Amino acid sequence: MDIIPAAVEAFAEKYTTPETGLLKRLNRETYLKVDQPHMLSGHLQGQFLSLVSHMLQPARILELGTYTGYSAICLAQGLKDGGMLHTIDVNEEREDMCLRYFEEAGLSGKITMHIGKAAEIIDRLDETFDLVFIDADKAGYERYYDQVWDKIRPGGFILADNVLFHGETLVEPSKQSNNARAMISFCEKVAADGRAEQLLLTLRDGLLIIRKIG
Ligand SMILES: C[S@@+](CC[C@H](N)C(=O)[O-])C[C@H]1O[C@@H](n2cnc3c(N)ncnc32)[C@H](O)[C@@H]1O
Repeated sequence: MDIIPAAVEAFAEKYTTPETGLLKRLNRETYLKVDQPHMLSGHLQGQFLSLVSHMLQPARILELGTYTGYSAICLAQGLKDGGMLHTIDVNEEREDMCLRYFEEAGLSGKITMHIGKAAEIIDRLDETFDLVFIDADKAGYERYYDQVWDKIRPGGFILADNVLFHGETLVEPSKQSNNARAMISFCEKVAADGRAEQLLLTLRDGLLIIRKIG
């Protein structure tokens, strides 16, 4: 299901700061060489992540789900001096590609890439995060939310991607995939959590923006 009408998407693309040459190349190389390229955040969401990061000027960011590094680069652009983004992915095959682009973007010193299961690596990180971007396996979102909560500073943010799951969350329950059900269950959990305030932003595949208030 197309969630955002193509004409709206085109209009938004036209009036959003263009992708940098580096992000364009990373986007293109992903589409040419890597499986499931639709997973990449892309121009509009990438610019959104970059602007959020510039607004917050975080010292520490955690990303779950690096893929080819597109969103990591966008998020790292707003880090304050001395800041660090930790990004985790279970798939080691794309590590070289990510590291090559981090280097080219001049962000090698600001991004630490961890290979392994997010659930295992999160517990090893002794950090307090200003911003967490959850974009790994959909079945894991609820667990990741619980795992990262105490590592987020009061007033810090979580962004959770794909909460509309290609529009599958909107169809009748018998036709929903397991991933769509996982996204609904995740949204219900956050909505019932009195420690958070949130906005479901209908950008791309749906981004849940969560602020830790408790
Ligand atoms: C949607 S893609 C991430 C896209 C990327 N954040 C971007 O915007 O360009 C999801 C990624 O999560 C990774 N992943 C899946 N299960 C995981 C797990 N249990 N732990 C860590 N990463 C996982 C996949 O290998 C994949 O690269």
